[in-house]
Amino acid sequence: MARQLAGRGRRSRPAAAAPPVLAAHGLSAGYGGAPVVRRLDIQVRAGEVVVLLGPNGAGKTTTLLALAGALAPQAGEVHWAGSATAAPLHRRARSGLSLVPEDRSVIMSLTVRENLRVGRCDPALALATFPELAEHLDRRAGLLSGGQQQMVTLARALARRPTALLADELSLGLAPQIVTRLLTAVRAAADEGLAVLLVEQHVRSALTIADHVHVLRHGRLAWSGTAAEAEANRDAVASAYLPLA
Ligand SMILES: Nc1ncnc2c1ncn2[C@@H]1O[C@H](COP(=O)(O)OP(=O)(O)OP(=O)(O)O)[C@@H](O)[C@H]1O
Repeated sequence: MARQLAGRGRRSRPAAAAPPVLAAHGLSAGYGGAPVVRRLDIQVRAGEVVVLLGPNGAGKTTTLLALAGALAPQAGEVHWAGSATAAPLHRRARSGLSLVPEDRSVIMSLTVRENLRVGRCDPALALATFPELAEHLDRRAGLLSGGQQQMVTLARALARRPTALLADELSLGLAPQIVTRLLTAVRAAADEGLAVLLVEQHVRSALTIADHVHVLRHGRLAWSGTAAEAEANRDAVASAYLPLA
């Protein structure tokens, strides 16, 4: 799969000078006063896919939540659309930030069409991303496969035409073919100008769509570089996953 995706005419890279849409500067965040992640510097620009990798418990979700405004920073700053912000998630969402949390947020008892409408999403826009959902529009979401449910979740997030998409383990528990489908849709949206920050466990798949990669280990950035550098330094990236001594 890696070859398939990588071989599909890679996009032109965003200009390095473009200001980040979303950035963490010296960001520390955690729960109950104790930091889980410390002094992180992460930037996401329009048209760019930034992937956050790391072992279980490294603090990837915590980072995503702090960047989204769902968790207040303990130190440092988050910049959104060019300014430092302490706005909560719902306000950032109104100004173009879309968060796809780890648990698929479909309502199982509603149909796909109803799920899209609850998310204020025009079904036609969702079908433009995932035409394969057309035959399921009037089925209850609970009857769909996990991959189809994740398509509904992602279609709903993308159809709001966000400026930035923050997604937590889109591929969790899904078959490789579906993972490819979802990540291809994310890459296509980035190529249209979306700024993307992905937390991913599927390292190989994630690298095929990434521009930049950060590896978190024990709450700190253990490795950062371009996707090409990550491919060329697999040992350094992999060592961040080794158990702590
Ligand atoms: N709501 C919470 N309250 C207290 N501690 C939490 C909370 N959520 C997460 N933690 C702790 O913070 C640490 C980092 O968790 P986090 O979910 O950010 O890591 P992760 O890298 O996303 O891991 P995983 O890949 O397992 O989801 C863990 O030790 C976790 O137990």
